[in-house]
Amino acid sequence: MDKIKVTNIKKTYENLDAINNISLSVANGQFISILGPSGCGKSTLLNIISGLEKPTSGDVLIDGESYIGKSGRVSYMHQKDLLLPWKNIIDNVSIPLVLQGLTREKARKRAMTYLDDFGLRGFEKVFPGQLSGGMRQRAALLRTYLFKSDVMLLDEPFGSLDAMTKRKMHLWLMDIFNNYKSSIIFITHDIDEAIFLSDKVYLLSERPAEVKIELDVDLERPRNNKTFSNPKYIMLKEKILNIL
Ligand SMILES: Nc1ncnc2c1ncn2[C@@H]1O[C@H](COP(=O)(O)OP(=O)(O)OP(=O)(O)O)[C@@H](O)[C@H]1O
Repeated sequence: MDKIKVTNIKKTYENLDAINNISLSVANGQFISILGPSGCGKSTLLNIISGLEKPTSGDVLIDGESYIGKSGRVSYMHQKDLLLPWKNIIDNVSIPLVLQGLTREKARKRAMTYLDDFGLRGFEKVFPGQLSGGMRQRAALLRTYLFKSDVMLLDEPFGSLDAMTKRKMHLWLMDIFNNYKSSIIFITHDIDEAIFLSDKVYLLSERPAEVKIELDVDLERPRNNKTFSNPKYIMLKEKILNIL
């Protein structure tokens, strides 16, 4: 059975068609990317899958159960990181652990062990407004990760990061992915990022969004810098570029 199955999602705001008709599926432990132009309806789609917004029609099944309008099932990192401005970084990232029942002190301690990997060591007492955009994204990613749902929705998590940090985050994310076998839906504008990370890429049209093509990424894991020169990788990239 598919971990996530999205069928015939349509979303119309008062006088604007955001999503025309989208169906997609994510197998257990699969990493899929949704690649599409700016404003085509990608965030709306994730809001619907997360249960925060209701579609005009269509269904979202997770483990076979419908989650229309029901939030809380998945870990979701929004494009705008939504860190609480009045809490410092360590308290922001430990929120999911406190929600899971840990005391504030234990939650902080546990969260501290991830700070090196996320490039946040030394910034635990700092407030979100004092951090760079990239650091805020890393903190938001850590907080999402600590929700530890088996389904993660990531809305352009690396869009604001510099190329080197982005590369490190890709490798890190694949480690997490290999170790925890989460099922991930990842939104991006970046073709290389989509292919490099994913098992499957859905390319969306301009708004109202439709799936233009669904591509299986048959590249062995773990992936590394050599992946970029693999003929299969180059063919997939050309295929996407030709359809754009
Ligand atoms: N609550 C809303 N009411 C009316 N229109 C909305 C609402 N939310 C989104 N839209 C519109 O729906 C369209 C799709 O927005 P969405 O944020 O999903 O696009 P996106 O593909 O995520 O964009 P980007 O890549 O720039 O983040 C946009 O035209 C947006 O203005």
